[in-house]
Amino acid sequence: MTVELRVLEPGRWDRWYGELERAFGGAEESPEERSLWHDLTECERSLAAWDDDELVGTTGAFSFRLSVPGGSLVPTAGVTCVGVRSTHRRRGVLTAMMRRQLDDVRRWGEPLAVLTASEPPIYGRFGYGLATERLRMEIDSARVRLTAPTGTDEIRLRLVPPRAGIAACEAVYARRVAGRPGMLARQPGWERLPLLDPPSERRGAGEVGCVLAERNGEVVGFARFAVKSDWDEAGPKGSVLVRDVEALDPAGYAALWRHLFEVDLTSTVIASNRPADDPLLHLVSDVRRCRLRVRDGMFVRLVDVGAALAARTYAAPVDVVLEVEDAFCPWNEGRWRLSGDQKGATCERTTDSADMALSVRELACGYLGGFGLTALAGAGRIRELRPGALTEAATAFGHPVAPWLPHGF
Ligand SMILES: CC(=O)SCCNC(=O)CCNC(=O)[C@H](O)C(C)(C)COP(=O)(O)OP(=O)(O)OC[C@H]1O[C@@H](n2cnc3c(N)ncnc32)[C@H](O)[C@@H]1OP(=O)(O)O
Repeated sequence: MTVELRVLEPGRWDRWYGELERAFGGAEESPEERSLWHDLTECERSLAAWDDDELVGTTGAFSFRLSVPGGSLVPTAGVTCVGVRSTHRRRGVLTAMMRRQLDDVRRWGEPLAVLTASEPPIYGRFGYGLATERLRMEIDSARVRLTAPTGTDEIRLRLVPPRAGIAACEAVYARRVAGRPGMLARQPGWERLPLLDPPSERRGAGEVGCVLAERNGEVVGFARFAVKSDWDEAGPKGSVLVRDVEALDPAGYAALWRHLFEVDLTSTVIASNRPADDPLLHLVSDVRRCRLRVRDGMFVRLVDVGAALAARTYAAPVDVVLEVEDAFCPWNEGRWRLSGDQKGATCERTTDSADMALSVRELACGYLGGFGLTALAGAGRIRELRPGALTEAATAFGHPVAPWLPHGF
């Protein structure tokens, strides 16, 4: 079998996307979803794998800007649409696509690549490491009470059609991005993503609604959610399915959640993707009845170790030499001196002796500040070569806000 990789020709998008749908089990997406992904696909950054005249593999890379500790927005490839035809699996097609894609990303000058995985074991071999978590909550809203910070009662809530509220929501969202590593600055066209609500995907819930939180006429937060009705002999037991909640201050945040908890005829609030440090956990009266579950979120790949590590800031002064192993992208291999603090950092090649040895995957896990280097060392994945270097680096890599990706792509 000889498979050739070619850049996606725009006229072949339907076939390419159809192949991807087939790799994911064959269910065709709604016209609304298809049209969105069609318009967002950057064909010149997408690859098709051809076996003669059969299209057998797909992948793409969105041009994102990723928020990193310190608030910089770093050019990042958003790896997506990965699929290989069932007749061609386990013969290296994905490996060939990943090889070509990471070479391309490097050539484009983007220090990072990110993805969410259909299955976590797939991407470690290509140097991706798990960098964010997502928290799922299934809250017994009939019993759990919320405290209200000062000012909550001054917030006015206004229910609007999501389309009518989108500009205000996006303005709030844009102000949240730099403060939380892992969030993506919205690229043009992506404001359509939160409006996606095809009836075929609602699974019994109503259409998505939007509530704006306002103080003195200024929008300070928003929530989008749907309601799923359910009844039994004891009466109503519906659920509120939370899509997004973002706010610029604690009072706006609490007011939005209070609204979600008090939707008539419901007794459960389900939020399937919240940050690990969601302030909501400190507003509720009974955290156990929030039934928390943690899942893997976003995987990160340092395509250019020097540029990536220099792009973020560090919570404490750090000056360490890292011996980096990177079999898939050997240009990263070797010793790097990382020097930085809360203001900025440099990361340069060095011949000095190493303080710590680790692979590019461990750097990826710690990059956004979500996973501690000490835990990785405890798992034997980082070796400390100079006493004290691990604590110094682990403290510096930490970040006070948990990294989080609010949506898929
Ligand atoms: C970012 C995203 O889009 S995530 C979406 C990923 N796509 C899907 O899940 C759709 C369904 N699955 C598929 O299309 C394919 O099975 C893929 C893309 C996951 C793998 O494609 P393949 O061409 O079979 O992968 P390839 O042959 O290059 O395998 C490389 C290695 O990964 C391993 N691997 C591949 N898929 C998996 C998996 N699902 N779980 C664990 N290991 C895997 C292979 O065993 C192989 O290991 P080896 O190097 O030790 O031999």
